[in-house]
Amino acid sequence: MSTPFPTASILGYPRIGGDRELKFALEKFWSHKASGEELAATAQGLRETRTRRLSSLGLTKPGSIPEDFSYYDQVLDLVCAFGATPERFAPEREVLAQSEPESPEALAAQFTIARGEGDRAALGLTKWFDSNYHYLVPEIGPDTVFEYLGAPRVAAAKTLGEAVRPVLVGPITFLLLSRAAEGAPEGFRPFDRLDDVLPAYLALVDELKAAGAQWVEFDEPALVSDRWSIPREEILAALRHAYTTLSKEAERPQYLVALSYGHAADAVDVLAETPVEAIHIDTVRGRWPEDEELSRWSESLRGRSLVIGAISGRNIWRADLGEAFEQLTRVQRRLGEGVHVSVSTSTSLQHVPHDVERETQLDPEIRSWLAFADQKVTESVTLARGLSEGKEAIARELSDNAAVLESRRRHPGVHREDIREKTAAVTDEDRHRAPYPERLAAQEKALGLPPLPTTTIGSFPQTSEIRQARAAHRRGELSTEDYVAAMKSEIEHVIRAQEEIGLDVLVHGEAERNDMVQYFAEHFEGFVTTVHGWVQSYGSRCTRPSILWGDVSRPEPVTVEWSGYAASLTDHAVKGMLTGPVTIMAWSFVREDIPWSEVGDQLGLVLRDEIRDLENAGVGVIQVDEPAIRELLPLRSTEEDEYLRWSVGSFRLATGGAKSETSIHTHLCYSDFATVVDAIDRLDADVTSVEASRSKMAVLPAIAAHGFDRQIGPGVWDIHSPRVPSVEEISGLISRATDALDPRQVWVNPDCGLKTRGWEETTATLRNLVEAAHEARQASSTSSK
Ligand code: MET
Ligand SMILES: [Zn+2]
Repeated sequence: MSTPFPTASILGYPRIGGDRELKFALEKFWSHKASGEELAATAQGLRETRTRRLSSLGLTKPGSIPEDFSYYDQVLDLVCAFGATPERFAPEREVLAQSEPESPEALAAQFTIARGEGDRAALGLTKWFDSNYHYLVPEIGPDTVFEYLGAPRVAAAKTLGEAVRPVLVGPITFLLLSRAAEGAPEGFRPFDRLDDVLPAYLALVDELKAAGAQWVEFDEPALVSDRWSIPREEILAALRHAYTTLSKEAERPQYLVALSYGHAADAVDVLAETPVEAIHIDTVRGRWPEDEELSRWSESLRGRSLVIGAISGRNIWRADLGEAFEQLTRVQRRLGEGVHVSVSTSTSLQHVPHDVERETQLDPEIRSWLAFADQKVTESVTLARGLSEGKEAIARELSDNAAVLESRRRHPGVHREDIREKTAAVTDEDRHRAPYPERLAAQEKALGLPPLPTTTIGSFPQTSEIRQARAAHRRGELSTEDYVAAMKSEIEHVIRAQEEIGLDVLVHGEAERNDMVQYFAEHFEGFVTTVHGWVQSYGSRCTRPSILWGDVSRPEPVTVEWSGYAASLTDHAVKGMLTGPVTIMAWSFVREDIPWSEVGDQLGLVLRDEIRDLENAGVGVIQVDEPAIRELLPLRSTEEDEYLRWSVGSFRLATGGAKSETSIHTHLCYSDFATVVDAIDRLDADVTSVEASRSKMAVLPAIAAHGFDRQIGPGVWDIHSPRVPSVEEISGLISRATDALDPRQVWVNPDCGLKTRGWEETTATLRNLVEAAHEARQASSTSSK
C-alpha cells in the first residue's frame, strides 16, 4: 500500500496574506518603490507564515500543507514554468530561460506577460470556473514549445520541508483552459498538445521530488464541467493517459488528483485505473458518493486514499459537522479497510478570507456562524480526528457546532414572516412589463433622444479626494452633513462635465459607492460587511464580499437622494444606477439555507421598490447592472435552465414594475456573453450595454443571429487601459455595430464604468466618443436622403 494521504488537509489556502501583504508588495515593485529581492522576501515570508499557521492549526503530517503560493496566478505560473508564452513575449521567455525563478528579472518578465506592455497585450483574463477569481488564459499554438524552465515551487518545497505539498494545475485543466494562439490553423485545439506538455510536467515533478516533496497535488477542476467542445470520452481518455504517463517514473512523489468545484464520478473511475495514490472529490458543490459507487471504489481504489472535500472552499458558513461526520463514516464503512479516507476542503480556500476572529466589529452571534479559512482548517482537522479516533473524541466539537447551527436557524432575521409573505405572493405578472413596442413609443416620447445616443456605464473617476471623504466619514471625522455636501458637489461636477462633453444620457458618477455590491449590502437589512475579509480577485486585486445572512429588506431608499439630485441639476435625462440581484449574490457570500431563487426574489423585490422611488423622484432612465450573470452559470449544462429561470426571473421581478415610459437599461461585462445571448434577451431590458471593444465586437454576430430586437450598446472604449482611442478607432467600432444591427438599435458607450480611470483620459476619450457618434449620425442621415 502507498503511504495514506494525511487524514486532515485542505486543497489550498489564501495567498494574498491576512493584511494583503502580497498586494502591497506587488504594487510597490510595479511602481519601482521596492526591489525584486524585497518582493521575493515578502513572498517567502508569506509562505513561512502560512506554513506555521497551518501546522499550529493541526496540519502536521507530511504533505498536509498546500504549497500553492503564487505571485500572480496559478495558471500563469505554469505558462512561465514551461516557457509556453505566446510569440509576442519571446523576449520574456528568453529572460525566464536565462534567470533563476524569483530573481528580479524573472519576476519582471512574468508581470509583463500578466499585465502587457505598450502594444503587446497581456494574456486574457477570465473567471476561474464559476468563481469570482480570474486566471490568465494561456495561448497555445501548434508550435508552442513546452520546456521546463524552473519554478518558484521548487525552492519553496526545499526550504519548507516535507510538511508542504506543492500544488499544480493539472495538464488536462491547463490545456482545456488554454485558447488557440493567434495564427493557429482553423480547428487547432491546445488539448491536442498533451503529449508535448507532459514531459515538462515530469521535469517539474522530478525537481519537486529532489526538493523533498513527498506529495504533489494536481488540480483538475476541468473534469467537473461539461462545457467543453471536446467529447467527454476524449477528455477521460486523455485524463487516463496523462496520469499513467506522469506515474511512470519509479522515483516520484505520491500524487493527489483533485476534482474540485463539482462532481465527476466518471473521472474517479478513470483515475482509479492509473497509479495515482489519492483522489479528491468535492461533496459540497458536487455530491456525496452513492453506496454503489463506494462499493465499486472499495475495489478499484484498494491501497489508496479517497480525499473527501466536505468543507466548502466557496462560502463562509460553519459546516454542519454532524451531518458531514455521518456521511464520512458511511463512506468509510462502505469503502472498507482497504481504502484510506481523508478529509479536506471542496476547493482551495483561496475564495474565502483568512480569519473570522479578526472581525471583532461583527455581532458576536452572527460571527459565531461563520468560518473563514483558518476556521475551516479546524473543521477539517476535527472531522479527521473523529474518523481516526471515533465520534467520542469530537463529541464536544459536534455539540458546540450543533448549538451554533441552531442559533442561526432560530435568529429572527433569518426568517422574517413579512418578507416570506411578499415573495410567496409574487405572480408571473409581476415579472412582465408592457410589450416592447409600446414601451419604445412611450420612451421615445418621454426622452426624445437622437439616433445613436451616447451614455456611460455609471461610475466616473474615483479620485483620491472622493475616497478620502468616504473614509473620513466612515471614521467619524467628517460629519454626515459635510460628507453629503462633498458628494453633491462631486455630482454637480460630473453632471457639468458630461453636459460640456455633449453626452445624451447622463449619470451621477457613483462617487458615494465604495463598491457596486457592498454599497447596497450596507443599505439593505440581511447583510453584514467585513473589515479584513479580503479575497483575491486576480494579481494584486482583491474584493471584500459582503455576507448575505438573513431575509433582505430595504429600510429606506438608497440611491434616490443622489440620482434625484443629479436629475434636478440638468435638462438631460439622468440614468439611475442599481446593481442587479444576481450580481449582488455572485459577489457576496450568500446563505445556503434557503434556495437561491428565493434570495434572488427577495433582492428583486427591494430593488423593485427602489425603482419605483427613483421614478417618483423624476429619474426616467434606470440601469440595473448584471455583469455577473454569466459567472454563476452552472458548470453542468443540465443545470443551466433552472439557473436561468431564477436569475432572469429575479431581474425581471426587480424591473417588472417600471412604467412603460421608464427606460430600463442593463449592463454586462467581464465575460463571453455570446453563450448567454438568450438569457440577455430574456432580461427584457430596453437597452443593454455589453463589453465589446476589447474583442473587437466579437459578440455582435451572436446578437444579430439571435434576432435581438431591443437596443444595445456594444462598448467602444476598453476602459481597462489608460489609452485614449481616437475618433477614427471609435468610428470603426460604431460602424461594425451599425453594420451588424439595425442602426436604430445602437447606443454608443464605453465597455464599463470609469472609476479606475483618470479625469484626463476620461474627458479626452468621451469627447472622441461623442464626436464619433455625431459623425455616424451625420453619415447615416445623408446616406438615407
Ligand atoms: N455601474 C457600474 C460602474 O459603472 C458598472 C460596473 S460593471 C462591473 O462602475
Ligand atoms: Zn461593467
